[in-house]
Amino acid sequence: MTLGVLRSVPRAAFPPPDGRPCLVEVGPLALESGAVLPGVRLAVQCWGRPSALRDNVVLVLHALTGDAHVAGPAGPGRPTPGWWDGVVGEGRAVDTGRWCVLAANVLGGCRGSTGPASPHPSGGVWGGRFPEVSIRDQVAAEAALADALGIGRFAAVAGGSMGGARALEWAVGHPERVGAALVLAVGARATADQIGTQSTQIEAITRDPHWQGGDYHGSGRLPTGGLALARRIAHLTYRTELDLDARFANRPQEAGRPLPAVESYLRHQARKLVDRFDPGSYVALTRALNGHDVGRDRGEVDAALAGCPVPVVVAGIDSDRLYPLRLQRELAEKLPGCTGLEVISSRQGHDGFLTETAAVADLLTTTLRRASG
Ligand SMILES: CC(=O)SCCNC(=O)CCNC(=O)[C@H](O)C(C)(C)COP(=O)(O)OP(=O)(O)OC[C@H]1O[C@@H](n2cnc3c(N)ncnc32)[C@H](O)[C@@H]1OP(=O)(O)O
Ligand SMILES: N[C@@H](CCO)C(=O)O
Repeated sequence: MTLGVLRSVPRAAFPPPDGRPCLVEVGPLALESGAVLPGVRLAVQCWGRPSALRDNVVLVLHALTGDAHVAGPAGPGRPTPGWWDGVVGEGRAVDTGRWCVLAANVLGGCRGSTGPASPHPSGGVWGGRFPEVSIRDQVAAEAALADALGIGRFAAVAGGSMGGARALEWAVGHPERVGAALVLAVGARATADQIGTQSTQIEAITRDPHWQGGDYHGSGRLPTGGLALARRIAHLTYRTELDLDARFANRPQEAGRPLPAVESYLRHQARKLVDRFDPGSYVALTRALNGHDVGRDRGEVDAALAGCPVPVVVAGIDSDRLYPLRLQRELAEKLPGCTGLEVISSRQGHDGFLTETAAVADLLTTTLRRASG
């Protein structure tokens, strides 16, 4: 994958307000595992202008294979839509005339931030040497980003799926730095079902003969077959049985040919990911998701949630089979700052946090209302 040139931002400056990507150095990071990751950089995008006190900044957190490109570009020549385009921008739920939206590619990612495909300090790339990073480490990197940009407290943090896991970690681990949080389509910890399917995805990649212990970069042999298989397995968990059957049933992709339409669809989704994503990042981020547990070292989940004073909007999707509503119900019941579970009604399952634009807009409006007092 080729990244566009990213401009570095000097410390305490702020990324440009029009979504242009830039890199921010956040320094060395001590990880939960005890390892130290030197020279961490995060690829950042921003929309809208920070106030003088930098107290109007909304941190938007992407999911597993997302990136910092939350909103579409302002001008011509930059046509790539953002993954929350419909909810972030002038006059939208997160109105960039009032709020300053900040997003960073996650630690361990492959869209500009430090991850397995990034240069290693002693040459080559990290590859298989990249240390294990946790959801909490990712939030620690984002907290270091806030420090570097002079943001004492975010007006709000918001995200779905893996972004929701980070929003929850932000609220529980850094409550003094969060005005309000939207925690969408996630739970307090990884479930056995999630770990089961996600570890199968990891193995699809690590058993690819081209994996080479994670040191395939530059070898000309990439574990793309494994990544494609992982995405196909994952994508099935992102949609619903009803949605897939209504769209594809048992029809062939072309009359008279054996390829089922649903298989063609999954191949297409897999191909798109292979074209834009590093297999090592996919493994690192999926491992982080498998280890998600907001209660770790905090006296278990109940105690961790009970101690969180932040106003939190908790929401789930009624057809989500990967992060079923019972997980958000638990969060809503145990977080003192939550006023009740919000339910998005959708046929699309987990991907509803990306596709149900009107419902997500309402949730963000509620979150920002709570952030304002
Ligand atoms: C926060 C983040 O994660 S951001 C990262 C973006 N998200 C992802 O990549 C997640 C994976 N992608 C998805 O889950 C979905 O595509 C979403 C959520 C982005 C959009 O969902 P929907 O609008 O329902 O799109 P859908 O799942 O139907 O996919 C449409 C694509 O499938 C293709 N398609 C549909 N049917 C078939 C078929 N029978 N054979 C081949 N391709 C097919 C369409 O042509 C379209 O292709 P395109 O995306 O290249 O234009
Ligand atoms: N479609 C989302 C689902 C994972 O939360 C992604 O790929 O990031």
